[in-house]
Amino acid sequence: MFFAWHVPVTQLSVNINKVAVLRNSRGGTDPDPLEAARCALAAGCHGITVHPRPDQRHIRPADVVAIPAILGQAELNIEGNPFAPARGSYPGLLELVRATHPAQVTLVPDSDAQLTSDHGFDPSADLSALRKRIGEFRREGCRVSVFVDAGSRGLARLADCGADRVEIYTGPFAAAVARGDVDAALADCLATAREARLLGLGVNAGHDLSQANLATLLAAIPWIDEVSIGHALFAEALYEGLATTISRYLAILADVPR
Ligand SMILES: CC(=O)[C@@H](O)[C@H](O)COP(=O)(O)O
Ligand SMILES: NCC(=O)COP(=O)(O)O
Repeated sequence: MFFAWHVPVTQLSVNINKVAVLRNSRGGTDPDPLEAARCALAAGCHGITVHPRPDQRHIRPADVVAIPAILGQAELNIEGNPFAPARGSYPGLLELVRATHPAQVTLVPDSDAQLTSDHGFDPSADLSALRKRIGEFRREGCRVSVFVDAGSRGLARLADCGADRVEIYTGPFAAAVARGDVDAALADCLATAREARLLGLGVNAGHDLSQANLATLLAAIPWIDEVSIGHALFAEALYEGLATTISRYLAILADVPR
């Protein structure tokens, strides 16, 4: 049974990694990811997402620790691999969480070799190590979301490990929309979202979401709690400005029939 009053408007968390990538490409201080976050928050987004990695080619620990001071009522979501060791000035995900107290941590099994995140945790695998990490983040007061592939089943095992939400990896869905044959990819997202809802897990979604595909996803899965969007959002903002781009995303979220 699905009650409308259980469904707040899907939250938009703006991933500012791409701003850091542009800054890092010249080694200076511009563009400033913190300024982009300020602008996104002023435009009404509900949260800021960052995905620091040990190789620090994206957002860096020094950027992340500055974010809580500008959040106001908005949430910080830190994504990362809970098993990636500290390296150089990267202190590891748990240390970053202890320094910043984000509302949410999203656990992603990516490695340095990946260009970007391209798969989720497998709920059918041995989850004993993940269970321990989830417990550590929950003890820090964070909501814990686990990144999973669309089509993943057996989510009860993640719930049993203490996960609060899953984040559905929407890269294949976005590619399917671009190809014009979305049915199978959307069915995969829907199957995972339905199972999560039945288990009482929250549902987040992210990767390659854009103004071109977000409404399609939300029309099929209106109970999505949060979408985190970065790459396409900043690409679109090059042409239409960041505040205008965010207002367009908020309009898409507000239009979802509930
Ligand atoms: C976890 C996830 O879905 C990724 O989309 C990620 O956060 C994007 O990060 P990059 O922009 O650094 O590739
Ligand atoms: N969790 C997904 C995210 O934060 C942003 O992904 P993308 O929009 O940069 O692909």
